[in-house]
Amino acid sequence: MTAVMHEAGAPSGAAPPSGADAAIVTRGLTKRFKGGQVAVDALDLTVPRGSVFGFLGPNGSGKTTTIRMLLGLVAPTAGAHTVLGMPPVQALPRVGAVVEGPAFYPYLSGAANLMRFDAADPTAPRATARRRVADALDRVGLSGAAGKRYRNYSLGMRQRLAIAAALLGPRELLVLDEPTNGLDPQGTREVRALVKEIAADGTTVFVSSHLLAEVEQMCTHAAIMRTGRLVAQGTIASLSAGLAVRIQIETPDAAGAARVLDRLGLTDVRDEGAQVTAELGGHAPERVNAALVEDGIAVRGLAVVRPSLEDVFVGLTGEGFDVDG
Ligand SMILES: Nc1ncnc2c1ncn2[C@@H]1O[C@H](COP(=O)(O)OP(=O)(O)OP(=O)(O)O)[C@@H](O)[C@H]1O
Repeated sequence: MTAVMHEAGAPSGAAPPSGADAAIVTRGLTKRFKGGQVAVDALDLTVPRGSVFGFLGPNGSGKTTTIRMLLGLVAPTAGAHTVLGMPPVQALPRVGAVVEGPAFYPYLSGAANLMRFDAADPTAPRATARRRVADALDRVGLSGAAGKRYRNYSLGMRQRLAIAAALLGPRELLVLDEPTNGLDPQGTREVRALVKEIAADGTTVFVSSHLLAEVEQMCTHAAIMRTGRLVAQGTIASLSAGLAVRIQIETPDAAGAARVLDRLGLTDVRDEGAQVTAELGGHAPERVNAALVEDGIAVRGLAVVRPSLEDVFVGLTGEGFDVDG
């Protein structure tokens, strides 16, 4: 899949979405709240089946509102969408979601909480409840803590239990809204690893995040949102494919190094004091290093820096990726 860049103000069709091979397709999906605020503006999203799809955007960019529309929790103002190639209502039994963490009872065990949670679902077959709860606990790595009270769970375990609650039935799609928000580093690692494991089993995972690095680490694909509009979507690699790879040289002789890079024909050479950077273009980094050494430039460090999703965001919007707003 190639990256699709969206120009601000580009028209967006609201034709009924097709794409049976996609886990989610939205066309012109829009939510305008009372008072006139457009939270999601003509969103055209295609989430391939089997992907770990990072829905990335600063706080307030419309991620939660989109997820709530996808799950039928809030009605769109305009546009259409399909889930697993069918109308969302039909697909929902095959979709697990953690949007606002379920309220668990602190004094009950993880297993007892899941039994109660399952009992509240009228579509869940009673006869298989115990087995499904055991399977879900196993899937999130909580079998060993099944009998432990929820209040004694770590933050990571609590979030894994919430994900287990979303996996009590057979799911083709798992939707997670900011699953690492508020977690400690250990819990964050646990949840990121779990997302990858669930995806490895064949479930498509649609996960929102305001953390660029998290999406880069965890996801195969991403869509980037900014103030309700889609900025770009595609595989992680394709999103940054158009941006330049740079070479970064740490040296006490930045001016000398910059001269060598210029002479070699590297472009956009920047003398940043303790380091010099330039677009690598077709140059081999080892040749650049050899040329610097031949000229007597002391090279303390040399790195090839690939563009990050942050560079993609800055390149497309001209703004920094501000996680606070
Ligand atoms: N019920 C509502 N009524 C009015 N405005 C709302 C409502 N829900 C969300 N908004 C506004 O819509 C915009 C998008 O919010 P949304 O929660 O979807 O963003 P988000 O990217 O999920 O951010 P966050 O991670 O902070 O939740 C925000 O400006 C928010 O204030």
